[in-house]
Amino acid sequence: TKSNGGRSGSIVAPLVNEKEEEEVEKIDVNPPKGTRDFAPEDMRLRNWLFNHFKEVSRLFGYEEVDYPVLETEALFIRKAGEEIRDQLYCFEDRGKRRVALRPELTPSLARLVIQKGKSVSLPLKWFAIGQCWRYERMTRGRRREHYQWNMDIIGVPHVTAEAELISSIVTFFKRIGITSSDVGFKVSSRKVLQEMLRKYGVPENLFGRVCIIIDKIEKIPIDEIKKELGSTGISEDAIEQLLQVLSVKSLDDLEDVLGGAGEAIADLKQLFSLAEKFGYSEWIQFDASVVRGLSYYTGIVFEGFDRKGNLRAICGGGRYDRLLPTYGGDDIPACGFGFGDAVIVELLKEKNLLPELGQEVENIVCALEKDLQGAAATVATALRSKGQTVDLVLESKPLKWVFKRAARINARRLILVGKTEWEDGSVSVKVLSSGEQFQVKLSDLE
Ligand SMILES: CC(=O)Nc1cnc2ccccc2c1
Repeated sequence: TKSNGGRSGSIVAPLVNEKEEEEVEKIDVNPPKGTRDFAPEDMRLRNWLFNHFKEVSRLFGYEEVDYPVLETEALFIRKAGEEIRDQLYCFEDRGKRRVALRPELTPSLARLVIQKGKSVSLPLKWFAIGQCWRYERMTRGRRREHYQWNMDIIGVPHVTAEAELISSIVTFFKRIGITSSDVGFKVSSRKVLQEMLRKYGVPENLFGRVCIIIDKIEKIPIDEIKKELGSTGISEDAIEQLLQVLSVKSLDDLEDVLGGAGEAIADLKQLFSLAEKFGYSEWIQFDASVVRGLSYYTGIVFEGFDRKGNLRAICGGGRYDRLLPTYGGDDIPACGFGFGDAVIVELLKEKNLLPELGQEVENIVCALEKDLQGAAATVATALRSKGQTVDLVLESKPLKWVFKRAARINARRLILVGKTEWEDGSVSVKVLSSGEQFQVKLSDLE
């Protein structure tokens, strides 16, 4: 049996016997393409980031939820031409069911809210941090998984909900040292497009598709955009007007184009006024070209961007009032955002704001002789029962080795268990920063 040296396919464990033993080829120790391991140092940074996500969510009174990373494929099948659909990590399982690794969390949220039905009282304020997946040709060498922080408000139709969501992201940025000179939020409303499409008699069912095409406005040539819009049946003139309205620079200019009666203007004005009250006005700006790439948004949409313009969107979100009904659920309004774990780390690197996170163990406990190993275990257990973190040296090692390890794990104290001291129930303590050394009764050690 040849275990294949390649990355794909299963590593077949060869039959082990004398002769073949030495023929075992080394397995590929890298994780699958587009995925990452989190070794301790990486895991410390991830936990630091996620703890801020969780702290902010708690501060805003949100409850944590989670869903399976595996969902039925149908949950994500939307016919609006989204990139997330083209890259769905889907397959047929052994029960011949079409399933998919979730590319986002919002459809799962909608599913759970519908499942809970009348047993939950609105509004719901939920948050989740979950791994999301995409399968794209590795030609682009991009990652196939990332972790997303989501916060969602279900059951509130007013823009006060969107205003609070943006406030929670601003709170997060402030906690990690990002200011409004580093990042901002581009804010718009899809009702602008909706009102324009209605003005030109474009059928409502094209709304999602038109938004997805327009979301590509900075990614593909404008002629391509016009061609794709044309293929939906929208007239040349309507397309010109649409693109025109997406380039207005202010709410006042927008009002001139749309008139003051529409909901888009009213929502945006109210949002900017609420921003004042939440104290984050300098973080947000109206930008009519923001549509976001998910077809289910129906109202306010926003995205966090780095003002230097080097990075992709940091986060994004908006109102999705029609999502639950598309799954057969009640007509419940909702809004939320997704915040990925990749771009933010690039931004922190750029701003030199990455925290230095070393391992932190208070004590390293070591027996000075083999037959004191048990005593060392007793000392470690006594300290741990008092909430002290302890690295117990588990085999007899030269003191030089112990000091080296103490330094590597940033231990504050070295606790040595020696024969004479132990006979009267004492241990010797060495404070590694000062070098101070003293004997102490185990019962007095804290
Ligand atoms: C910068 C980055 O890692 N983006 C990323 C990585 N993996 C994903 C997986 C699913 C959906 C979106 C994804 C986005």
